[in-house]
Amino acid sequence: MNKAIVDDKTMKRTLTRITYEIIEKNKGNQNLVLIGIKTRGAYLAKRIKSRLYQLENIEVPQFDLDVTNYRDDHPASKKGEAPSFTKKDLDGQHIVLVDDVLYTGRTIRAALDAIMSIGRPSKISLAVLVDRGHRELPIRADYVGKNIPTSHKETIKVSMAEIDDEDKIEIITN
Ligand SMILES: O=P(O)(O)OC[C@H]1O[C@H](OP(=O)(O)OP(=O)(O)O)[C@H](O)[C@@H]1O
Ligand SMILES: O=c1cc[nH]c(=O)[nH]1
Repeated sequence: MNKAIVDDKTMKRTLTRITYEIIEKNKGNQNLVLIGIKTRGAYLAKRIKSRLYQLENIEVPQFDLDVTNYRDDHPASKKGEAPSFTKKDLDGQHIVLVDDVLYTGRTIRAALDAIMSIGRPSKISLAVLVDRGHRELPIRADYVGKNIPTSHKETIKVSMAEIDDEDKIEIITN
């Protein structure tokens, strides 16, 4: 059973709020770099980048990250993309990692591994559209769109207009 819990308008408002929180918490916005985790985190990071520009004229670099090769459960047969950023893109920068759903935290651990294996940021923060709980690692988000308590049996499905034709968040009950 699919239950829509966030529609396109609410998702837009939520992203705008996250963007304002990033602006508020980073007065001057010095050295900010957005890194969006593929797949949907990359589109979210692109949207936050354009909102930062629309709202406050702030221009920040933004990269996509495929964490496949850094996962603790990575099958040898599956080849992910190499990161597009280099050491100079990261050193001394404040990285804001962006993802759609935070669940066990293993994707974020893999992203931290990818980043730290390439450079040395001064700080790494985390922005997620949905925190559904059930962490298996000591990881928490600095910017949360929606806290949606779930059971293990449920799945959060985020749809984004860029690849799914519309913006929405659903809970799928298996
Ligand atoms: O906290 P975790 O337990 O790691 O789960 C969260 C991750 O799971 C989903 O990615 P998925 O692996 O389904 O890939 P996708 O984004 O390409 O759909 C989601 O986009 C997060 O990246
Ligand atoms: O419910 C979940 C868990 C992990 N990743 C998702 O996209 N949804």
